[in-house]
Amino acid sequence: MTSKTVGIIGGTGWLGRALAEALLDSQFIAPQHLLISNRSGVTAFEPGVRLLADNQQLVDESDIVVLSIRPEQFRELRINARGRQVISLMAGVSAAAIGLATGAQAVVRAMPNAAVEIRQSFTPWCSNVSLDEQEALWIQGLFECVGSADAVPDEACVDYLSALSGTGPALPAMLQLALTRQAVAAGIPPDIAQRAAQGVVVGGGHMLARHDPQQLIDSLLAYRGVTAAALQSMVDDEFESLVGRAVEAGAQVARRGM
Ligand SMILES: NC(=O)C1=CN([C@@H]2O[C@H](COP(=O)(O)OP(=O)(O)OC[C@H]3O[C@@H](n4cnc5c(N)ncnc54)[C@H](OP(=O)(O)O)[C@@H]3O)[C@@H](O)[C@H]2O)C=CC1
Ligand SMILES: O=C(O)[C@@H]1CCC=N1
Repeated sequence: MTSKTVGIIGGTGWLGRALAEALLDSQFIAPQHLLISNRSGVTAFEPGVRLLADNQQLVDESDIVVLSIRPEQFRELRINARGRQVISLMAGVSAAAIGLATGAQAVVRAMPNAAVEIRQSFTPWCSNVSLDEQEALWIQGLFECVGSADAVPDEACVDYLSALSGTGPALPAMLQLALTRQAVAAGIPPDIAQRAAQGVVVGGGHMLARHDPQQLIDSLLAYRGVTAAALQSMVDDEFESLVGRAVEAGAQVARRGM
């Protein structure tokens, strides 16, 4: 269990709350070492976790400050975090911009996704200053409370991955909806179309947790039948380029900010 005090600005939001709850449940941190702030005063954490209305007080009482607010909310945030380590979960806000606005020299940028909710996020992260082994293990351990994590070489990786893994369930959700709508358009009853498409995305996801995707595809292509025809159509329509362009469009926003 860490002896550091962690303050999460925005710790009652989607990401912030899930992270806070996971840190407590996995006993990464004790309640008395966790501080949360928001503007509304609404909270529902276990006894011992303090909710503060004053972000500067949170910073002053924390060793590590996690920024889990939206980029547009960050523009209004006024804190002096000089001497503190800041961990930002914000998409599209560079470590340099965070340093400039907060005075913090050591900034980690991390990009979890909405699967923090079920503790199955993948979280790439990088630091703008070199960390010793203990510090790096600490950051890695923090994010492993909500899934898996990897240190990545630089912020460019974080920006690209914001649009890949950061989008979490968005891309599979889009696939599920497309499969559902196309099935309905082909005359399949809507509730059955919905169940069929969900089975593909959710059941397929579970299988992919255990199998290599190329091996799965090769096994199904070997039938030279239905799946082969469907996949060939995707190849002919440049599915991979479509995916590449989609991720690139997101990554561009992550690079330039919003
Ligand atoms: N959700 C996602 O899937 C992902 C989100 N991100 C990034 O994570 C960040 C947070 O996103 P998310 O959790 O979804 O957002 P939410 O809107 O769910 O949470 C934002 C939280 O910040 C609080 N807040 C806003 N302004 C302030 C302030 N000035 N001081 C203190 N607290 C404040 C809000 O509470 P109140 O209104 O009470 O102040 C709320 O609890 C974003 O920057 C986003 O880019 C990254 C990857 C995935
Ligand atoms: O879409 C966004 O801007 C945030 C960051 C990545 C996922 N959600």
